[in-house]
Amino acid sequence: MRIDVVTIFPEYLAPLDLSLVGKARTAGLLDLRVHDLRAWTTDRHRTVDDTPFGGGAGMVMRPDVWGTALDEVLAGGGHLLVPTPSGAPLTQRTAERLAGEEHLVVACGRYEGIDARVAEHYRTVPGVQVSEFSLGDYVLNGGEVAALVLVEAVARLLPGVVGNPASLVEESHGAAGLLEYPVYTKPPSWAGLDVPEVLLSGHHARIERWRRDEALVRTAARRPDLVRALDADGLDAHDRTV
Ligand SMILES: COC(=O)COc1cccc(COC(=O)c2cn[nH]c2)c1
Repeated sequence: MRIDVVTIFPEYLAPLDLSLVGKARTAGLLDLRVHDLRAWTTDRHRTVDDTPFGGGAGMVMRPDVWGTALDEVLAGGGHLLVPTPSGAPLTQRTAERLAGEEHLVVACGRYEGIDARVAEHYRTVPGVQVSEFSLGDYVLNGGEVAALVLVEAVARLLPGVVGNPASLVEESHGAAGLLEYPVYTKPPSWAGLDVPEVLLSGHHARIERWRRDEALVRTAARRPDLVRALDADGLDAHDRTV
């Protein structure tokens, strides 16, 4: 998989040289390229923004500079991803879908945003898909943090990136659509708190049931919206008694 990130703050993406994503790049599992948008400016001041039509505070990022950059980066087609407070929520399902694609391009907005014609234009370009996505209902100063989140959420799903693929199965927002159960390790007693007995029993069926029940209780308490989203056969008869 190839991921391009276009930003006026390329150094913001430096953490992607570390840890899992860094290893994936070294192992050739992920071809990640970070570009400085100003490389495509033509004026002496390397200008990427201008005042908004219709007035209002702040500046808007110019369509011509973004167009020159994205024409080059998207030359072979790809999925243009634009982080924005007004985008569709980024979910684990979305990350799983994106992990199966060949080429992602993340366009990091700053100021008041990117001229709306950029996304509009690339929706008409054959071989290019455009998705505006949100991390949540809050506003950041730019798309770089969202780019870091997206790259990590997708890269960790690529085959060979995470040491033990089994650890990807039982996760919050996993296939079952529930939050993850609580986890414990040694010592068995700490700060006057004991690990739940069932986990020391070695009785795997009971442990599995306890974990499922805990996941259901947590999800119902913290994310009732997820419980409602579970389809009818997402909950068995026992589940409904928890
Ligand atoms: C068409 O899209 C754009 O113009 C994007 O422009 C901007 C402008 C400012 C900040 C951001 C970053 O995204 C968020 O703040 C964000 C994403 N998720 N939750 C908050 C993006």
